[in-house]
Amino acid sequence: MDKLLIRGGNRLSGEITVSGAKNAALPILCAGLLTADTVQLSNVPNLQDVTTILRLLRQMGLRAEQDGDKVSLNGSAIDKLEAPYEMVKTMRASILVLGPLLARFGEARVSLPGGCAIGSRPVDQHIKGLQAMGAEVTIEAGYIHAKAKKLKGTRIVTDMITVTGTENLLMAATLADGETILENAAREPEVTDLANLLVAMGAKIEGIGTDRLVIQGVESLHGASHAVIADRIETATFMCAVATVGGDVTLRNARTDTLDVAFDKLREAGAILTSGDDWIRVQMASRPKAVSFRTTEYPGFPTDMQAQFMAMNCVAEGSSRVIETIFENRFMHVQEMNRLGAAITIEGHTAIINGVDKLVGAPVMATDLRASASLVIAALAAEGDTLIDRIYHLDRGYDRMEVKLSAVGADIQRVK
Ligand SMILES: CC(=O)N[C@H]1[C@@H](OP(=O)(O)OP(=O)(O)OC[C@H]2O[C@@H](n3ccc(=O)[nH]c3=O)[C@H](O)[C@@H]2O)O[C@H](CO)[C@@H](O)[C@@H]1O
Ligand SMILES: C=C(OP(=O)(O)O)C(=O)O
Repeated sequence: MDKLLIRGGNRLSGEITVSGAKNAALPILCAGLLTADTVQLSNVPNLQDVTTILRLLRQMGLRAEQDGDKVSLNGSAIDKLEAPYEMVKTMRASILVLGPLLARFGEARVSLPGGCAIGSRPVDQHIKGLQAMGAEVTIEAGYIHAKAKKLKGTRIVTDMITVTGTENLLMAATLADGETILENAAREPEVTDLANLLVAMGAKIEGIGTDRLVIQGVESLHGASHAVIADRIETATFMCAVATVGGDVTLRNARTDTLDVAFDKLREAGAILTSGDDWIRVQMASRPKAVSFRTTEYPGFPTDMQAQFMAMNCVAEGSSRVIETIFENRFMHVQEMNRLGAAITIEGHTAIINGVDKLVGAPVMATDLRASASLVIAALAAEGDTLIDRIYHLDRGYDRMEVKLSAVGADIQRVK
């Protein structure tokens, strides 16, 4: 199993190119199931979850050709309407095949994703929405089996804001009979990116970027070309790393308009940020100041950035409070950060972080994707060596993170 060995203390300087967003690429690749034509994608990130979803889609009969960041999909020969447990268990986003398969082929059998390290993460809203559109859904032997000759448009109000729930129902609605209204829809930029691709494929969607999506179903969708939006979480991870250890780094291929809250918090921490259309320069000359925040849906502070900002708070001047409101168990990194010398206590959904003068390297264990990224940041700031185990979590969602960090001066290497 690969590990990362990091010797902390180096400032970061130079340029990093941001990859396409994992959380946009995954639903967008699944959208290839909605048409018999060819969908040409670019800026697809090179990471494990993309490999997994392509394997899943290929075993359904979708033809997928990958050349660097370009992926060409053709769904004219899909013959297996099933997502098996072996694949779903390694990547929850596999649930995103449910809506497209059901809408285009009238049937889908998808393993029920289990809970994961960060929470129980049910998919009841996906199922409830599809049932409201007329699908007959049974759950048996750990599988969701959904059938509907033709889905029917309706008004759906989800109990909470769900990102992949919105994406699944949005994709299903594009081929339904009549009008679907999705109220309480997620407004995350990755949902917008998916919606923009669907429109390019011939879908009729109004309210893109708002919490009310109105979809007029069409008979069929056609091929299109689309560049996946830049990864705002990866961008913020690198911004946070610079703010934590100091330096001067320019991020290329970034999307500044999706990062308001990260900009605000990093400026509050003392970073100097300048930006253009597709670049962000982060300069940090001093020790960061502690920043408090509460995770919430877009455009609020993303849960997927919580752990990385907590790493910065560990070595910041002052104390901070971090409240996690999206997932019930997303503080798994806290114990590991404390092993590096951080001073964090947890009270329910709140972490209280007292900034310390220094962290000291130690062996630590990655428990989930963003926890891994936060341990990388903490290790970059720590004195001495940190060995991070179980980095398969990191590889799931970051495109060659250690290569990008080495290029700006970090002492980081992958060890077998
Ligand atoms: C592949 C992808 O895009 N993953 C992102 C997506 O996950 P994902 O789409 O799984 O997260 P959701 O937005 O659905 O989850 C939000 C909350 O709603 C709950 N819920 C959700 C659906 C449902 O049917 N029932 C239910 O109770 C969840 O347990 C959670 O507490 O959004 C999360 C929240 O921004 C991010 O952390 C993930 O990185
Ligand atoms: C939680 C995440 O992803 P997933 O929903 O794929 O588990 C994430 O990207 O931080």
